[in-house]
Amino acid sequence: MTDDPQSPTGRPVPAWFTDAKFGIFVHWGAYSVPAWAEPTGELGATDPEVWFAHNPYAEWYWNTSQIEGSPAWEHHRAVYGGRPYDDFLDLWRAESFDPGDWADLFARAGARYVVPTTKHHDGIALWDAPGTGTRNTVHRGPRRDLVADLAGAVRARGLRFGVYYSGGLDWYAGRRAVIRHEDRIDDYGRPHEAAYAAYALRQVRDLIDRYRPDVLWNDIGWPDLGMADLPGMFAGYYAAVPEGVVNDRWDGAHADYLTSEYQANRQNETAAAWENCRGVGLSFGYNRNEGPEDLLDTAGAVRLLVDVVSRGGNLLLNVGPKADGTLPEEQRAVLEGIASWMTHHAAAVHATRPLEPGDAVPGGETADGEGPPWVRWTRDDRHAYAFVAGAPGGEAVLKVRPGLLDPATAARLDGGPVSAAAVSDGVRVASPWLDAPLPAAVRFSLASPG
Ligand SMILES: CC(C)[C@@H]1NC[C@@H](O)[C@H](O)[C@@H]1O
Repeated sequence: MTDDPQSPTGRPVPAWFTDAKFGIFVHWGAYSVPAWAEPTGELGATDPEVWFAHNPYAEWYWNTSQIEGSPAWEHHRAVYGGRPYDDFLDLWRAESFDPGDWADLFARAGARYVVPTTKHHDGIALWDAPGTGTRNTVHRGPRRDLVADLAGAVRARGLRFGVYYSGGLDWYAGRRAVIRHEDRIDDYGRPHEAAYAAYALRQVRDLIDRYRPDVLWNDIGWPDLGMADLPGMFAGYYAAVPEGVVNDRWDGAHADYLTSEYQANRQNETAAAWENCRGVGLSFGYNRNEGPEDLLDTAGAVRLLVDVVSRGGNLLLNVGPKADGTLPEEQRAVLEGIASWMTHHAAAVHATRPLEPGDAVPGGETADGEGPPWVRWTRDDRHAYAFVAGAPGGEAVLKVRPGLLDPATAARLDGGPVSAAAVSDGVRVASPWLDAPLPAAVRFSLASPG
C-alpha cells in the first residue's frame, strides 16, 4: 500500500485501516427482541420532521415506542402491553449465537475489521461494564460477555476488532427524555452531567483495557463535562493500541478518520481517511418489517463497496442479528454474495487507492460520467482495475488518460474471458461478465508503476 494519508488531526492513519476497505458493523441488543420499526427511508434522505416518530432504526425502539400515537407506540401497547423496555433484556437469549460462524462469514466476505455495539443508546452493555450492576448481558438475558466472544472469534480469523460505544446518548444512565425532533437532541437527549461523563469515561477505558480494540467508534458525541478527559483517554488508547484508529464522533475532540451514515455527512467523503456506514437494510438493528425492497441486494452492496473504495473510503456495512443470535437470512445472503464475488475481485479492492484525478472517467449513476455502463476504477502500484457493470452486449469503451496503461500487457479478468483493444479515447473491453448487474474488475498493467 502507498503512503498513509494524514488524518484530520495529522496523526498518520495506520495502513491496516486504509488498506482494509471493508468492515462489518453489528448492531445487536435488547432492541433485537421487538425488532420493530417502520422502514421509512435512509438517513439524510428522509424528512427530519417525521424521522423520530417513524424512525426506521429498530435500535431506537425505546424512544420511538414512547412517542405517543406513533406506529411503534401503538405496536408496543398492542403486542407487549406497554411493558417496560428492560424486559427485553431478559427476553434476549442469544441461544443460537455462534461467533465463529459470524466471523467465518465476515472473513469470507472480505471484511478486514468488525465493529459490534458494546453499549447503544439504551445503555445496556454487552460486557460486564463498570457502573451497570447487573444491567448487562453477562448477568441477564444472554448471560455472556458478547464483546469478548466476538472479539475472540474475529481475531482468531485474522480480522481486526473494534468497538462501538454510544457516548452521547444513554437512556438509562443519562437522560431518559424522549427525543421527538433533531433540534431537541441537545436539549432533551444528550446527558451532560459530570456523573455521566465519569461513567462513560470509565466504561470506554474498561473497553480499552479488556479488549484492546483496533477501532474506537463513538457515537452522538461526548458529554460536555467530559471533554477535558478525552486527550488523556486517547493518549492511553494509543499507548495500549499503537495501531488503533478513532472515528470522528467525539464533538470535534479528535478524529483519525471521518464518517458518513447512509446519505448523511457525505461531505466527509473527501477526507484523507473516511468511512461510510449503513445497514444492509434501512435499519442497523434487525427490523422484522423490512422486505426485499428495503434491502441492498448483492449487486447493490458490491457497487456501494466499489464506489466507496474508488473514492478512497472504507465501507462499514452493518448486519442486525436476531435476538437468538442468528443473522437474518436475507442479510446473510448478501454477505455470501459478496464472499463469492470477492473470490475473483478481492485484489482489486483491498490495499488499493483511487486513480489520480483525470486518469480515467468513472461512469453510471452517482459519478460524473454518463451511464450505462457503470464504471469505477481503483489502482495499486502495478495495476489499474476497471470495475464494469451493465455494459450493453458486454462491451464498453473505458475513457483513460493516454499513456496510463501499458499497451503491451494484456488485460485480465480473474476467472473470466476478456478482450481489450486501445481506441482513440481509451480502451475498448469486452466480456460477457461486463453485462451483469454485478461489477467485474478488468485488470490492466500501468505503463508507469508506482
Ligand atoms: C451509524 C450508526 C452507528 C448509527 N449512528 C446513530 C445512531 O443513532 C444509530 O442508531 C446507529 O447506531
